[in-house]
Amino acid sequence: MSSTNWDDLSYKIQPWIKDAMLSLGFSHMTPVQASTIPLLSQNKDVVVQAVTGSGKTMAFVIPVLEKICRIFLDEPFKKSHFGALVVSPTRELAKQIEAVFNSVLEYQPERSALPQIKTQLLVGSIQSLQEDLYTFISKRPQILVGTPGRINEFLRSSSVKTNSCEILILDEADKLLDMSFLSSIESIVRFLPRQRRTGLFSATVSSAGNDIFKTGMTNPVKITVNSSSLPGADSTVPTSLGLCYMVLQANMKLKVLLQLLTKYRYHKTIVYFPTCISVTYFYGIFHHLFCKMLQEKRIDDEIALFSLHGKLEAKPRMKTLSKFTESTEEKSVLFTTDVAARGLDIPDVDLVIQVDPPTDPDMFLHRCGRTGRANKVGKAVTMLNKGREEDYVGFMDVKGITLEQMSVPKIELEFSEWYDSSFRQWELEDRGRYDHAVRSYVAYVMYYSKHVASSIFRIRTLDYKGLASMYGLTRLPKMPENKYVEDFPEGGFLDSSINFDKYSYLDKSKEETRLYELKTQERKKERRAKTMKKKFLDEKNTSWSDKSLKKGTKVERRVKMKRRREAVEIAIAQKEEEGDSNEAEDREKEKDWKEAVIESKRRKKSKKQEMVQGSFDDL
Ligand SMILES: Nc1ncnc2c1ncn2[C@@H]1O[C@H](COP(=O)(O)OP(=O)(O)OP(=O)(O)O)[C@@H](O)[C@H]1O
Repeated sequence: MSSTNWDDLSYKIQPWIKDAMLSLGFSHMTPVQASTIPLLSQNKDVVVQAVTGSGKTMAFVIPVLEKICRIFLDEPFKKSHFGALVVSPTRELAKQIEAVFNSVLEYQPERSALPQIKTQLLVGSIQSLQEDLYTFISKRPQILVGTPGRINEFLRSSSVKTNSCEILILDEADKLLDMSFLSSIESIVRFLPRQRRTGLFSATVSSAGNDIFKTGMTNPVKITVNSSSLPGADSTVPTSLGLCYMVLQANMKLKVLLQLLTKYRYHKTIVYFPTCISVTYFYGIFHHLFCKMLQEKRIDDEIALFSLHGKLEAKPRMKTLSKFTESTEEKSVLFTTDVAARGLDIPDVDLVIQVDPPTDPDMFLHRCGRTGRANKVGKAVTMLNKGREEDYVGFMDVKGITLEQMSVPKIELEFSEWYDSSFRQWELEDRGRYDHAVRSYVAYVMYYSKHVASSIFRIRTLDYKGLASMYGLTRLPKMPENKYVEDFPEGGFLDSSINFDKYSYLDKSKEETRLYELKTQERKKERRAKTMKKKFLDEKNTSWSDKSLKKGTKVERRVKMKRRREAVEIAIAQKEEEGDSNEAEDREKEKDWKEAVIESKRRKKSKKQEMVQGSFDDL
């Protein structure tokens, strides 16, 4: 970051804000602050795109504070009114932004002519809407920071007056303007007065395209701050951030990850996994492996491991993040998803590892940008599956992001075998872990199918067998995508090292259910086998006699009919002999005879049906 003195600003900021910056150790402005603060403070709408970790937060915090101070100079805020609204896509980021405001507000002189400026956090699941409204009325904050859902509910309340709001900030604006949040943002914008300033901030704001105008901005100034233009430097990547990739087979990924986390020097690492369920699954196994390695003295120091994902409740999520941020262990590792990709400013993160690239290419920069912030050195490693995924390097290059190839660390045979047996042993301790692995595997396949760059990440060419082995599966789960598996093994079995009949759950009630179901299935199998055997024997013994019986009755019937016909013919002949026969009578008689035969057949048939019906009722 280049250095512009706070006094060199064309717009003069409040002296106490300048003092606060100096006290926070920010002797100079970052480029994005130098270009944004004067414009946004002087009634310009701005769209700011600057590399990750370049100080965008302070670039809007200062103008917001400036605005509130100026309103205060005119007249105090009326009850139920506020002056600024800052929206962020995640609770963690909203909390972080509020903390940045408060870090500056700590320096607001108590005895100044202006009342104390206050902030309020508005995010779901921390406290109820009623509690938020109560806090708002009693605390009377001028700056509201929160997530779209809760802000929307909050602004709808009649206890909140929006007509004094002079500035709206959308941090991570491209995310807020995508499909998942757009309708909430449009609704928030409708609550606010038209005469206000709007600022959009992100490292990838250009992805929002024309949607930026849905925020009601008029004639915004676009500010783009790239990294320094050193030869070979990527404009969209901070110069202090090294981006690299390694190409490997899917079943090697976790071994390599373990090697990186245990053998390499780093202080804090963030590891990105594709789905929430894979975070919890791999957290389980890595926690076990780290402990085992420490016990067996394979590593010298404890590694603090944390897991964070979107399916966790809000409070534990916030707690985990603070614990990781504040962790003073020699090595700390956070396993997470894209929920911790945008905006989070965790000091001392020096390594980011992506076990898989994100489905959205924009997210790549946000994930990597959790390290190499504010001119600190950082490294981001992305693992790519051997084959088609290697094209991702060229794809990112077109987007102006250059990735350096890194050789895959050598895995010693002894370490590889230790890993395999430790993983299998851990997995076999509880069948619940295998179920977890199956769900994670299936979720991964779903995730893979959502890649934006679908020509690179092709569901048809995924290494299903390697992936299954990475997740510790010995059998491919039944799913439609199995049609893409080359040489699909009999029954999906990759190997027979797990005896599923004896594979038990640690959870007692689950195990009881499993045993009960196993017994029921066995009984069913036995019963089915018995029935089949009986049927076979019955058919063997009775079918011949049945057939001959049926044949017998048929012959009998034929004989009877023949006899009847003969009797009728004899009767006709007798009549003819008697001389009182005529042609019409003959025909009539022939008709009678035919009807008699049909009637007799019908009677027999209905009798037979009655018999069949009767036989069912008897069962
Ligand atoms: N003027 C400054 N001088 C030195 N450091 C600064 C200055 N302003 C901000 N910083 C520090 O830079 C780091 C990154 O700032 P910030 O979180 O605002 O980055 P960002 O541009 O919003 O990144 P992202 O795109 O990832 O959200 C923070 O630790 C912050 O304290």
